[in-house]
Amino acid sequence: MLDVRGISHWYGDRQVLRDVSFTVTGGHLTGFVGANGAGKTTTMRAILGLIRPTQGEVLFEGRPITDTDRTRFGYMPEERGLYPKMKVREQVIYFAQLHGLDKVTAAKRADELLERVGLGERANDNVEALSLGNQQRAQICVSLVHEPEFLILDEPFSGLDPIAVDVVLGVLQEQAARGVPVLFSSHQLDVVERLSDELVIIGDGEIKATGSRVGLQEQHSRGLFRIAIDEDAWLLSRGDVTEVSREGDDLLFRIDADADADTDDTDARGQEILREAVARGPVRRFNHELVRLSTIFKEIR
Ligand SMILES: Nc1ncnc2c1ncn2[C@@H]1O[C@H](COP(=O)(O)OP(=O)(O)OP(=O)(O)O)[C@@H](O)[C@H]1O
Repeated sequence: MLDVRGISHWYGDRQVLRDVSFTVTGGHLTGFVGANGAGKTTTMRAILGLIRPTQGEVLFEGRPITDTDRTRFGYMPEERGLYPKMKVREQVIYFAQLHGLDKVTAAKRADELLERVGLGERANDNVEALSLGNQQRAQICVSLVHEPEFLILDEPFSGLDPIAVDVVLGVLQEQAARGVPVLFSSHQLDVVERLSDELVIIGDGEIKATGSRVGLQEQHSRGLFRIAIDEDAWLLSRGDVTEVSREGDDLLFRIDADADADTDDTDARGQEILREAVARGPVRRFNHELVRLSTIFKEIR
């Protein structure tokens, strides 16, 4: 487990991280989400020891992280770091050896990984001959070749086509399943919504929310319903209903929670609305709606 505790950081007199704390555990993928300039890369660099935060610390397996721990990390930087004129396979082997693997083991792992990400046939091409998406697959191999105990990836899915996203996702899920904590950053909220089990949301250098993605979505979905009916003026004229959005024939609406009530009765009021809708005409769709991550992100950032 990796534990980021109370990290604050200043560049000159500008504070870019404020008391950032979160944990990354094995078994699932943790998405690290924030707008441009929110502080994702700076936080990742602090975890990796590439900058020394002004305050706070990072613990790995419960004790302050050391440079030796970090040699067992896998890192995929945002500015990709491959040598354009080197062959893909040689490059993966080279990085494996930098991490202390002998040549035979390095070659075996490189071949397995390149095959796994679909680059087996390109193994002897120079990196510069690969498309950007394929270079990214090669970079994933580099970050995994020494079987890291913690994986940290800056925007691993950006620029990938849907097939490549699935390949990279599969590889990361395998790592998570063998107990490796995996932290990846992204601004593609649709991707994060599909791929991450846990979320860390950062805005303006501060942690805005952490926890399970579904838990966070459920927490923000209270009173949110979708309905498709012919005429909905009656519904929107109710004092406790607000229109959220329209998608084609569907109306998304929120039943405002009663601040004075002890228990949440929005589900019961949803049923009441459904009964009235049925009495008024055909109901083509009605369901409780799970809020999109993009909506939560706008609400809390
Ligand atoms: N070396 C630096 N010197 C001064 N300011 C910096 C430096 N690196 C980053 N910053 C500033 O720190 C803030 C956080 O930047 P950071 O790169 O961590 O954000 P980010 O969330 O990774 O953004 P992006 O999604 O655009 O990569 C930004 O305002 C950025 O301009």
